[in-house]
Amino acid sequence: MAQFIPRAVFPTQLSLPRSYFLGHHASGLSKMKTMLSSIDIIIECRDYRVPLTSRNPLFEQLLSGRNRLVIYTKRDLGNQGHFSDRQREDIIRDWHAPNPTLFTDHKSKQDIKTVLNFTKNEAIHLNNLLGTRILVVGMPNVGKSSLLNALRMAGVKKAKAAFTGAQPGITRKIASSVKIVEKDEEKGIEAVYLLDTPGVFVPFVPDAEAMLKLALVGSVKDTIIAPVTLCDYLLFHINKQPGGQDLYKEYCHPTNNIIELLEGVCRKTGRLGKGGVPDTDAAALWIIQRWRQGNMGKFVLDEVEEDGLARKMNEEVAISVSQARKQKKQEQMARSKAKHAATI
Ligand SMILES: Nc1nc2c(ncn2[C@@H]2O[C@H](COP(=O)(O)OP(=O)(O)OP(=O)(O)O)[C@@H](O)[C@H]2O)c(=O)[nH]1
Repeated sequence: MAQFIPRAVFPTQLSLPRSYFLGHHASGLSKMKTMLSSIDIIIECRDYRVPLTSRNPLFEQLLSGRNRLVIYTKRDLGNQGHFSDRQREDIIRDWHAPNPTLFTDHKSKQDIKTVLNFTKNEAIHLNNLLGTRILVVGMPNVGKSSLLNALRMAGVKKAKAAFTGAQPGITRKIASSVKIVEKDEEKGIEAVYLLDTPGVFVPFVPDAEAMLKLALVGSVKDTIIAPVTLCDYLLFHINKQPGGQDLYKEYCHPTNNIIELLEGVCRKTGRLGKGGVPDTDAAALWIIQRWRQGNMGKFVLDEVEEDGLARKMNEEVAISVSQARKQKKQEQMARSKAKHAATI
C-alpha cells in the first residue's frame, strides 16, 4: 500500500468571516478601561493550544505598563508531558519576560495552588490595606470563569461564583469582585479579590487560518463556521501529528479527505439521516467536541519559535497600518462624495 502523506498546507478559505467583535466585547473593554485605576494586577488568560493566535492587540493597548501575569489555560489539552512540550513552554516564558507566565489545567490542584501562591506573594508585596484586586481578562471561552471558580474553591473553600460553559460569551458583564484569599494578619497577607470579565475577541483576524484556529478552540460560536470546514482543518492538524492517523482508525483508513472520514464516523456511530444519508455536519461537530475534550489528540495549533512573538507583533503593526490606510481612503471618498453632492 502507498505510504500516506499528510497535507503540507491547508487550502485557502477565502469566504470565511474574519471578524467576531461583538457589542458586549466592545462594552466590556471600555468598562475595563474605566476600572483599571482600582486594579493592582491583571491576569491575562490565553489558550495553551493557540499561544500566538490568542494574543489580543486590544489587551496590549489596554494593559501596557501594567503589572501582569500571563496564564496559558487548558494545558491538559495541548501538553502530553514530552520534552518538546517543556521546550515550548520555555520559549513562551521567554516571550513574556519579565512578566511571569504560568500554564494551567483548571482541574489540577497543583496548578491552581501555584496561581494562588502567586497572588498571595503579590498581596504581601503590595500590602494594600483594602486588599489586592485582580482583573482576569482574555479571549472568549479561554477559561477565565473556570479559573476564578477553581481559585475560589482552593483559596476560601467556596463553591462556584461564575457561570461557565462550552460556548463563548457566557460572561457578558464584569461581575462584582470575588474573594479568593482571606486576610491573614499573622502572615501579613491582606485579602485578594478577583474580577471576572467578558471575553474580548481580536478586532480583526489577520488570515483565514487564524480564524479557523480560534474557532477550533471555541473562541467563536460553532454556528459561525461550517462544521465540515472546521473539522477538515482539524483533520489537517491530526494528520500532521506523529501517529495521528491512529486517532481515527476505527472510522477510516489514513485520509486527507474529510468527507471520507465523516462518512466513516456516521456509519460507525449511526449518525444517519433520512434514507440512511450520512449526517456529516453532526459527525464533524462530534469529532470537534472530542478534540476539545482531549479525546482526539492533544496538540498545539500554532508553531512556537523563539522569534514567533516578534513576528506576530510585526504582523499586527502591518495590519493596523493597512487598516489605517483603508480608513483614510474611505474618509477621502466620503468627503469627495459629499463635495460632489453639494455642487449639484
Ligand atoms: N480541559 C480544560 N477545559 C477547561 C479549562 N479551563 C476551562 N475549561 C473549559 O472551557 C470552557 C470555557 O470555560 P469558561 O470558564 O466558561 O471560559 P470564559 O473565558 O469565562 O468564557 P467567556 O464567558 O466566553 O468569557 C468550559 O467548558 C470549561 O469547562 C482547562 O484548564 N482545561
